[in-house]
Amino acid sequence: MREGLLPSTVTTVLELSTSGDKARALTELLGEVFDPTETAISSFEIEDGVTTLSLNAPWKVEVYFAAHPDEDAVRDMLRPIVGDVIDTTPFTTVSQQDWVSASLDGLKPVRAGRVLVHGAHDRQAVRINDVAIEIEAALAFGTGHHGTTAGCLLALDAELKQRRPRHAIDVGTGTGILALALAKQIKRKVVAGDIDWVAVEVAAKNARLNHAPNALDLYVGPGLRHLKADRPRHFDLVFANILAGPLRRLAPSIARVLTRDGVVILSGLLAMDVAGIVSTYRHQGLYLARQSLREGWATLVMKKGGAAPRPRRPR
Ligand SMILES: C[S@@+](CC[C@H](N)C(=O)[O-])C[C@H]1O[C@@H](n2cnc3c(N)ncnc32)[C@H](O)[C@@H]1O
Repeated sequence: MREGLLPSTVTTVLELSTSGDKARALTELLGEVFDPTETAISSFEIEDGVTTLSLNAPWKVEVYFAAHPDEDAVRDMLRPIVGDVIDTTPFTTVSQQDWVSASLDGLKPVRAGRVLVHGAHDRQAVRINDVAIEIEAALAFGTGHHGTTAGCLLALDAELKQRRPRHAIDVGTGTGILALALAKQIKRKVVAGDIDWVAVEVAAKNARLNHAPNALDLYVGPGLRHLKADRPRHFDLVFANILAGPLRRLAPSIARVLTRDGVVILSGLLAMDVAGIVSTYRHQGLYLARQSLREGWATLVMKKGGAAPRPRRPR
């Protein structure tokens, strides 16, 4: 499985092969410093092969730079985690075009509950009752193939069997895939934002492609910088498929915007991050309702409103 935070203006790449625990530590660090507006790091990607959950399996971490970075500064930042190997790891360059074609090649339709995500070349795969989402991934993340996106779509499917949210927000929307899947099913506008303006443009394009040009209320900015007079202030459903670091930082603001019985679908975290994230959100008054694991990536469904309801005892 390979997909990541696909680069928007890639020129330079640093590729590291490392162990699972170091990859996790790198994810944390890169998540902390990742901000295309403030650092040269435009995106990063973690490839865990056929994901074994073994911490010793070789994992690949690729870091992309919007402009050629200060190599020494980057090495100094990563050396405490990966060690001296960083000094012999070369910075290489790739062309943006290569990445676009590589990312679109051979993508098969993905089914997740009622949703079928497909590319333009697979329109014939759509069945009559499918909630079909056509995605042009281009330079944003979210084709449905990654374990995090698929996990969120399946969690949404289960959630929609229980109730229909009225107001929803998708933080880190990428291609807009989750927001579109939801908007199509509840037939209401979904607020959706991304720190990366390229992703927001891709999401807008995908909304038009899906004959739903007004389905997404898009914003560019980190986290929940969505506030606008005509937008809802509270949401009964929040998606946040980002990474463990930002998810932790966003916990207070996500809890604040959730309605009394609101639900948040969190992903972008590795299995070993689950306990920490659950505890962070529990401190904000949310309980863990469900969780799933796909290809090493966890998806959590957390709800506001006190403790999880106890299972009924048989009489
Ligand atoms: C893993 S992708 C998820 C895309 C899509 N929602 C999906 O489920 O496939 C994470 C997205 O979050 C964006 N992002 C990263 N940090 C963010 C932050 N602090 N606030 C908003 N968006 C962020 C990235 O640019 C990227 O598009």
